[in-house]
Amino acid sequence: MASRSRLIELTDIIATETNKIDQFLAEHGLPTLSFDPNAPADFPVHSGNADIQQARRAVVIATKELHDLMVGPRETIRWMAWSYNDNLSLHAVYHFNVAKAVPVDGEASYTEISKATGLDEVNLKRLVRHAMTNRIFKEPKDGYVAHTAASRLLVDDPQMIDWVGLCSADFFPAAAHTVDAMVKYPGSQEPGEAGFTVAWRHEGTPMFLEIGKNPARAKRFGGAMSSLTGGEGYEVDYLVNGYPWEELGDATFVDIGGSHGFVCVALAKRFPRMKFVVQDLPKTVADGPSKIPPELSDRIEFQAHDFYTDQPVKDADVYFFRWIIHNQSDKYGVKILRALIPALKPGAKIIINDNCLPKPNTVDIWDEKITRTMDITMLKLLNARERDEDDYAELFRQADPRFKFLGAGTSKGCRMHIMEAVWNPEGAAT
Ligand SMILES: C[S@@+](CC[C@H](N)C(=O)[O-])C[C@H]1O[C@@H](n2cnc3c(N)ncnc32)[C@H](O)[C@@H]1O
Repeated sequence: MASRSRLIELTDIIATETNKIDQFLAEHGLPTLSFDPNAPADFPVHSGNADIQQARRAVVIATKELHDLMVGPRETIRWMAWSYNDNLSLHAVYHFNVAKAVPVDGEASYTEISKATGLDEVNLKRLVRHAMTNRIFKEPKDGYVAHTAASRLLVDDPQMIDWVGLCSADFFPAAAHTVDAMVKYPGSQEPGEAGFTVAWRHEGTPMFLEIGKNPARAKRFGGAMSSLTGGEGYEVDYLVNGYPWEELGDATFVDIGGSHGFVCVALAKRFPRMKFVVQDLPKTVADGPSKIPPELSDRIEFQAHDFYTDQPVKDADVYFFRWIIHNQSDKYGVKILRALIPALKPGAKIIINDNCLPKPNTVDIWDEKITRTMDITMLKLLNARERDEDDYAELFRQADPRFKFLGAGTSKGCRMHIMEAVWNPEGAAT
């Protein structure tokens, strides 16, 4: 008997797993999946439901493979090379605030939207009709625009609006200039020489400093980061539940670059014996205490500290970095780790909560694409990088052989990893 072709294997996976999901939604009275503006904007089954999430993942991956096979390599690469045009239409929708000119439960004509947005009708129509090919808006009758679930987010979700704005306006030019930057500054580890700085013509000044000069741009950056880090798989619960914090007892935990202390708040609620110091730049820590619930304020303290300089909190049990090390090239990652050394007692833990790149072909293409996209984003913005487990081991080794790297781990459903090292001065000497 002839073996089944890959195409049939894929359609079988899609049929079986889609059925499972459809049945689950029906049995639990959950809405079916739809692009309707009133449909849920997120997959309606909790990320902790491993069975259904696995089925969803299988369908996403199999449909993508089937799609790519059906389109074929030549047509795939032809149109992939033009995919930045998705960004162009999205940028226009964002910039001219088109979503807010369309009623959520009705429709608006191109003439009405043009008047409301100031974008001329001809270009409005071309750009919005392009966005529609990505299911952003629909045209229920000729000349009239209505919302889809995706375009509705550009009305209802301020952080998603910031995310779209940041990516399409600020980051898109950075991507377009990253090869120029690499040609001009080969192998650079300096954030002031990244694609972002070449695109926006402020070479020598890193992205964060430049964005910080403009309050509206900085606010948009903050909102966009909240959108990303509030997304599926980035919830702080994974950190709270993903490490045996209770075993640390009366530990002192230093959250370096901890922003307004939301990680410490989540941990403090669960682990009443722990004490916390949140360190960040002076402007950020000034606002910190106002964000802490009063019942936790005696256990969470704020301190202005530049993480490239010697760590002032001596003999803490945990020095913690979340979303910090991936913003650094190796040169600056090593500098940050070395700055801890004067404060470290034997056995002190250094915990990094960040992405950890998979080894090729060890995770599915959905996850792989997200982390690899993060990695090249770090390149284009800061000449920084995401790292795999070996890269983290090497970073600690380069910083000082007395750091003993213990490895990287994660929990099901989580997109981040916990990397751990201990300070082991005697171990290195023997
Ligand atoms: C990407 S955010 C991460 C914030 C937080 N750890 C989290 O998980 O969301 C980077 C943080 O590092 C802070 N930061 C940047 N440069 C710093 C420096 N030299 N010293 C201390 N904090 C710094 C920023 O103000 C910001 O709060």
